[in-house]
Amino acid sequence: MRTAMMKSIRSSLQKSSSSATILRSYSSDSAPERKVAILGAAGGIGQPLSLLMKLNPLVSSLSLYDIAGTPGVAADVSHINTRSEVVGYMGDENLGKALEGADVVIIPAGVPRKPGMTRDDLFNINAGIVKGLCTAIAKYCPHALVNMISNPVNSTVPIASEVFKKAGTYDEKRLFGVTTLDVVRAKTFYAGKAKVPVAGVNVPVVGGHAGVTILPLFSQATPQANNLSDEEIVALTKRTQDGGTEVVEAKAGKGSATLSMAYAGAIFADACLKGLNGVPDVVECSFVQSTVTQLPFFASKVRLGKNGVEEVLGLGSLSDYEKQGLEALLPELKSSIEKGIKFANQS
Ligand SMILES: NC(=O)C1=CN([C@@H]2O[C@H](COP(=O)(O)OP(=O)(O)OC[C@H]3O[C@@H](n4cnc5c(N)ncnc54)[C@H](O)[C@@H]3O)[C@@H](O)[C@H]2O)C=CC1
Ligand SMILES: O=C([O-])CC(=O)C(=O)O
Repeated sequence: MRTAMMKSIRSSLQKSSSSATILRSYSSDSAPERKVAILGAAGGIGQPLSLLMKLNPLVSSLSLYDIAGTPGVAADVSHINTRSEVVGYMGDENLGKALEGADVVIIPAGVPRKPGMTRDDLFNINAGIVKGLCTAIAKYCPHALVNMISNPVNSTVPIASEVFKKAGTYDEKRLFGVTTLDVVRAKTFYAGKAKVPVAGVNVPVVGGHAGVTILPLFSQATPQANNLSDEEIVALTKRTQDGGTEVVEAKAGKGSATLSMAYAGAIFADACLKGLNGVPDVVECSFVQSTVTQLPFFASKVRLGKNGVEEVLGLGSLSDYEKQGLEALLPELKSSIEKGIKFANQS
């Protein structure tokens, strides 16, 4: 009987949705209804991220959008017996439907690096992609929390802010550059060196998301390890800053981090959902509009709440080495932010 009912619902939904692929699963979970849209869902990050968000019980509706390939990804993921309804949307003409009603929009759309490239080398292609997607977000789900993964994050977040300002929808509390992978790496590398169980480790990472702009604060790591020398802290810092390049080189032309990024993206989106649902004391690092430094955007710990950013937390006390790192990163971060703002306003 359930099969017959599912068939009839599926057939009527498919008829009413033209090119959208619609597949549903049902549950009686009582968490609030939350729609999450993933833009770039058929990509290297998008696919495992779609899987992980399908496993998240806080999601009731999962909207998978890409320029190609989403019907297959949506059909595949939708067979998993968890709460959310999965809908795949393909092509520009379906972007509005993919976004309508979204509470959280995650953006891993765009090209990844190849060996020898910097994240900034992706600007020329990804800036336009992000601009187009954010224009649609402003139109179809202006109140959604936006989780920007597409690189260069140090520029794509400022681009998004300018697009939203022009559309009259900008709310600085709702725009996030996803830097969680830097935190994930810092935790892993620190636990390995300090020989402490990784599950209990925390390391704030501040600044931005490219090279020296990534500044892990190992002086604030918990549990505090007294067995690490200054040289080891320098090496850990460098490895965290170069973590993305380590993966790009190991993949040898086949892209950049996808699986660890999907994990990190899922952690950050889950934190956003928990904040929206009123869970107290949800804190993650993110690249947001900020007054922590003189720059308009900066990554630091952020308390998440019902409206997105509830509080941007300060840097706390830094070691001399971290203070130097902070001074050193500001010029590059400033120019990446300005590049994004300029692009959004001239094109
Ligand atoms: N913030 C972070 O920590 C990280 C960011 N990244 C960035 O994430 C981005 C995606 O990386 P991958 O998934 O490995 O790349 P990928 O090439 O495997 O996937 C990108 C997907 O975006 C889609 N796409 C392109 N234009 C689009 C548009 N206008 N609308 C919707 N979808 C569109 C493509 O069809 C493709 O499926 C890259 O810019 C990469 O640098 C990657 C790792 C970590
Ligand atoms: O390195 C890249 O190009 C992708 C990325 O942002 C990361 O892995 O941190």
